[in-house]
Amino acid sequence: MYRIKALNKISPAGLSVLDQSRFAVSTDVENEDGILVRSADMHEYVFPENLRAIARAGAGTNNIPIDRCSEAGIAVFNTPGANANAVKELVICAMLLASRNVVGGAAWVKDQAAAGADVEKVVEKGKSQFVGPEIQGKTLGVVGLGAIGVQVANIATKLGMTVWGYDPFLSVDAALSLSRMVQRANDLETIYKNCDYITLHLPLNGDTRGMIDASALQMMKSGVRLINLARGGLVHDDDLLQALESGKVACYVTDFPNNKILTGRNVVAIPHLGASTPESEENCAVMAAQQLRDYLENGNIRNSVNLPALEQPWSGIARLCIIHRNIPGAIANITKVLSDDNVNVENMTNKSKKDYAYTVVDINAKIRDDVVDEIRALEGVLRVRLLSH
Ligand SMILES: NC(=O)C1=CN([C@@H]2O[C@H](COP(=O)(O)OP(=O)(O)OC[C@H]3O[C@@H](n4cnc5c(N)ncnc54)[C@H](O)[C@@H]3O)[C@@H](O)[C@H]2O)C=CC1
Ligand SMILES: O=C(O)C(=O)COP(=O)(O)O
Repeated sequence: MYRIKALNKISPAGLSVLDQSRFAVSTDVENEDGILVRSADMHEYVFPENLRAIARAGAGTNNIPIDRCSEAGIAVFNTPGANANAVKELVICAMLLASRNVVGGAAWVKDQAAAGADVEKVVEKGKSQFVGPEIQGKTLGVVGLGAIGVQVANIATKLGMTVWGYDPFLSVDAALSLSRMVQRANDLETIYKNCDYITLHLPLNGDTRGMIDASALQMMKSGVRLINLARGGLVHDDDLLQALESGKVACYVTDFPNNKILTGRNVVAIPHLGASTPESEENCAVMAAQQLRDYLENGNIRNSVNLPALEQPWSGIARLCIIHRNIPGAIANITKVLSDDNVNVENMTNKSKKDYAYTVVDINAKIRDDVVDEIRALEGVLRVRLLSH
């Protein structure tokens, strides 16, 4: 029985992937084998000895200490694209909110009623203060052309916008999905200087933290509308507050508000609702649970952010799953231990990703615990699991 801890509310459709006869899922299980998580901050999380995998039902993994997981031999998964449509739809909404002052206008109407005014009469007089431009004919800059950015860029062309996209690591899949109407920018400067609307769709990491700072803002068009449904940390709050105050930024729509940025003028704050649709919550939960199940039961890896993809059909009675450093001699050392003990390898696959590698070895005989321990003790080996079929 595998013990799975859910650190956030996970859609029941995902939990049903984990058959109750083989998986015990709860919020308070101890020494869990696997974790299902959404945005809970795991940076201070103490890993129990048994923990083998963390599945993030969503895209961003900046809430998970990836390096610490890799060193502990814990696989981290996410669900690429599973919530992209939900975010795309909210970005369209955000562009309109950034333009038409619906938020300010709606609050004003309620205030009028609360103050005893005849709302039907006052709206026609008062509405002129909420005038805002149309998005058709304007220029949109999309920073990050991944699962979400591509969808946003494509639909914006259909709304009559001129669209620039920037992504220095554009994947082949993303390039193939991108509309030909989207112009590729070779640098951020092109986006900043040309766009009336800028929307961020890239991960928060050491390279991107605080990228929207005074120098970036200074390059932007006066009156630019900025949309951030990616992560709050991409923006330098103090610099943005100044740009909002001066009017350089006409509106900032963010899915990641904090107390400081809320003090700014023309900030529209959404409580991290990008992926909060039943469809997206279900997609992400099902995908995360399937990946977690396949890893725990079969050692297969799909959509891991720290380990290589590897899927091997079973061809023996037992399977060794070895996470190790990507160093010369690692595979030879493993096969030597096995051959010294007369263990015949039925099938073996090795894949690497940056500093880490993963080797799956199928064998057709029982293997002694001390042989498994010998592999565990090899240089660079971080985790060994023995699965049986
Ligand atoms: N508000 C919400 O609820 C949600 C927010 N997100 C956020 O949106 C981000 C993007 O999500 P997806 O599109 O699904 O991820 P993705 O991984 O498919 O796309 C991210 C893209 O950013 C690009 N990129 C990386 N560094 C870059 C840089 N320095 N400059 C420009 N592009 C860069 C990558 O090459 C990739 O194409 C996530 O990392 C997450 O932080 C994602 C889903 C929901
Ligand atoms: O997938 C992401 O990166 C998100 O930000 C969605 O977060 P959530 O699962 O809604 O807490």
